[in-house]
Amino acid sequence: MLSDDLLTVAPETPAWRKEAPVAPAQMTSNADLKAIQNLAQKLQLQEASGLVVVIIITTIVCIMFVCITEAAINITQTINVTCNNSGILSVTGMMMSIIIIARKLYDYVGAGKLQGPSCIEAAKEIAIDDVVFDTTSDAMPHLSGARFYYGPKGICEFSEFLSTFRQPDYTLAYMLHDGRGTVVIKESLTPTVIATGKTTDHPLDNMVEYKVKEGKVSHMKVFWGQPTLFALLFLAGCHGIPAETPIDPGRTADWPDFAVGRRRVLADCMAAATDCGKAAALAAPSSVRAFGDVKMPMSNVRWKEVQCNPDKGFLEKAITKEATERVKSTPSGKKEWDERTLDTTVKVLEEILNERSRRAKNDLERRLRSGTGVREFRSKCCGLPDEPTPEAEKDIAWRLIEDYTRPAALRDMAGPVMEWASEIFGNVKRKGEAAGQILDAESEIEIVRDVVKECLIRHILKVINTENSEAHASGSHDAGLLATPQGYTAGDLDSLSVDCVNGLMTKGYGIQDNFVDDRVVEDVFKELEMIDFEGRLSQVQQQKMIGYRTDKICWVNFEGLDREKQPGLLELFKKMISIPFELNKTCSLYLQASASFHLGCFPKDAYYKKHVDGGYETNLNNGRKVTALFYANKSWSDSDEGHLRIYRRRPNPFQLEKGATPFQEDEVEEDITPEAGRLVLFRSRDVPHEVLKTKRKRFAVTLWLAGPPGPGDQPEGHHTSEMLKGTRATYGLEPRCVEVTAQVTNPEEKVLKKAGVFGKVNNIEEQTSVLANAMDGASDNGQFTLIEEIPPGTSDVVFRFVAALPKKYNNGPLPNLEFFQLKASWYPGAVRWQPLSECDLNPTADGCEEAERFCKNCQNNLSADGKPIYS
Ligand SMILES: O=C(O)CCC(=O)C(=O)O
Ligand SMILES: [Fe+2]
Repeated sequence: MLSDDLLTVAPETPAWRKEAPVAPAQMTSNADLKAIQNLAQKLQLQEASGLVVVIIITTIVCIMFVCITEAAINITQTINVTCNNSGILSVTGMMMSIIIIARKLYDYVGAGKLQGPSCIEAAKEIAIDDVVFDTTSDAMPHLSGARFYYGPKGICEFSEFLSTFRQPDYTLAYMLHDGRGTVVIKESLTPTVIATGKTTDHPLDNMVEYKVKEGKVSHMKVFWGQPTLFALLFLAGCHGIPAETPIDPGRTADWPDFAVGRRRVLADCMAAATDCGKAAALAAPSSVRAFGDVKMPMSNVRWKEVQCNPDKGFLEKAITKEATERVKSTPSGKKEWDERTLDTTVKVLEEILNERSRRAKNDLERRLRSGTGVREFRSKCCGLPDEPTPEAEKDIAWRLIEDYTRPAALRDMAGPVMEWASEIFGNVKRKGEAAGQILDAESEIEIVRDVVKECLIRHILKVINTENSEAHASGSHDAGLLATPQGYTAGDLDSLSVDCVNGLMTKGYGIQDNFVDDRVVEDVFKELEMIDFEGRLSQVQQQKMIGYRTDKICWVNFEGLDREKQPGLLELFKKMISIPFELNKTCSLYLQASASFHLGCFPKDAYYKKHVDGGYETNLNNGRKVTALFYANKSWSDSDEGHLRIYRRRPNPFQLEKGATPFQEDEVEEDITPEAGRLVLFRSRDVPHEVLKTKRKRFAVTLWLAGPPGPGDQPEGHHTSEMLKGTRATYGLEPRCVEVTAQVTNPEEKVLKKAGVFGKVNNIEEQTSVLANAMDGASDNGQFTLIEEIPPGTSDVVFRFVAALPKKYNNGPLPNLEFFQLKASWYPGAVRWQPLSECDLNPTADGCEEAERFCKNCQNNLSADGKPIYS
């Protein structure tokens, strides 16, 4: 049985749903029950609680280990969720509520609750106060009911509009969600307009998209099936449309606005899904990131080295080589996890995350935050001790963690995590045995738990980071961790002066005085003094820094501040937090949001020798792109010294590549006094700087802004797609061009152009990724190249990418490459890499393919003799 939570059906169950789907769900190594029992018996376990699950988990890991070593299964392949009941069920828990919320609206309409004087109250129960219902359609401009409806009152008005036509055969064909708070509904009805008595002789299908927020409906958009026909039922007789206008039953322009990208496929596919594999893929939150995406796993991957083509932008110095061809086939022979094992595994994973006051979960949070630069883990440094996250501060990282540690998500992860754990555990055991150590049962369990914990944390981080980078790659605005200016309301986006921003973009640094009010400067100064007085600042202990810097520092994040005692820092932080948003807005610098501040205190005679805050080479690249420094040193004069000495901006790899002269010796550009209220921005990687010995104690508040490479990073003429061609990503490495042929299935009816390629490619010898050229620059799991065209159906596609190898390969043969989780992902327009054409954005616009099909004269749908025109 499929779950009704996921698919809510109308009275008449569609035929496809009647068929019980068959196919395995989570696939993994062959778990042999007897071996589990034997091992369970062998293991002596302590506490009662969690005992059974620990035995089972240990057993699963051990057995998977045996299986992996014996059967040499390629464990690096992801588990394929084909689909069966459990494949679908596994996501229902997580998303059930969204469906239920949208469903409630229908229940209310059905029960007549949205009529009469109590309508508004009822509407408030199901929708947020700012709800918008959009029933507009370009195809029916004259129909007054097709408009925007605002707020609960609007819902009642919409309900009134609904009562102007009868729809006795109304059928809710299905509901499905995208795993991100959007629900799509397909409905079917044969409307009869009461006023005109007109009806259609066949049912009309509409698609309705709902967005859910705060447990209520926040937005609704109707995509009308045959809108012109629908409008005619009302309008025959008005607007110059003859009363006897024949209703053309043959017209089939279904949901014209809905026909963009994935939405339509999603809907069609669901309705027609006779193979439930499709349904599971659609339902799984991890595989459906957003409407608009078409994800196509690749198989039968073959590759060969090809000559890099300088004309295409590939590096000229790349090596010409005879092609070598190898074929990799997908592994097979994995068996299904049974439901109970999966349940148990999920319980264990939950237990591991929560044991000892959520240590693993806290660890995960810390690593997520420090890895992304969003915020340091709730710092104890200069503020309050750790405490539960208050409601108001449940930020994106917090939400991600909650989402990815829910049972339903853990269920999706159970397979890969356990497989990975089993491999690691196998290695540990093998090493131990080679060294003559035999593990007793207790230690074995301890180790397994630790390994599973580590694998789980890493897996979650990987999933989150991949999703985040994919979001970057697709130009999506919900990238979350990027400081996306759209919709940013937490601060002003015009705090930076033109001079300061210009300086940053040209000379590599900019200065702005009076960044905050004098009152704030005064407070910040006092608060920093207090932090120092309380002994919260400490010298940097790193060995390599001895004699290099003598300042004292501490880190504090926004939440770490004491709101009562540190109002100045609070205000300053708020303003500085907006800087990446503003720079992204004005200069597209692709900076991430950060609220992790560095407080630096230079006591008398302290200094910090010349350095850069980041770099381009792998070992220097800490992701930092811009340094934002604020000084609060009252009445500073030149004679106090302690200047920030800025050296001339060094040419970066792109400028060098364009022929810039490499820097010989750094020249001093400017000595900046650390005056109260002064903000200095500079390019962390390009601008060497130092703090000259100070004669007076001086404070600085620093925010480092990290981020993936972006267009604003680079001098004129470069844009992100340049990375595809290996110029930037292979800096310091040897670029080699690889041509790949793989099989993909494009489920759409049209050719998909410029699909992104995602996945991981390893050099087997080095065990390292060769994809330094991940487009997001942040991971080796990002989009790394484009496929020009994927025709509908199953076909071989060919694409090229630049592998970045250590220089030691020096023209030698290409090492063996291993491809993991390769998939093509088409998203509308592949926005960042290829501009959207007008027709991509609006397929029904004049001159576009859809418009041709839709109607010949969109202006008024009438021919010269007043008859409606249909294509
Ligand atoms: O305090 C300053 O002016 C700059 C300090 C600095 O360069 C650093 O912390 O990296
Ligand atoms: Fe610095």
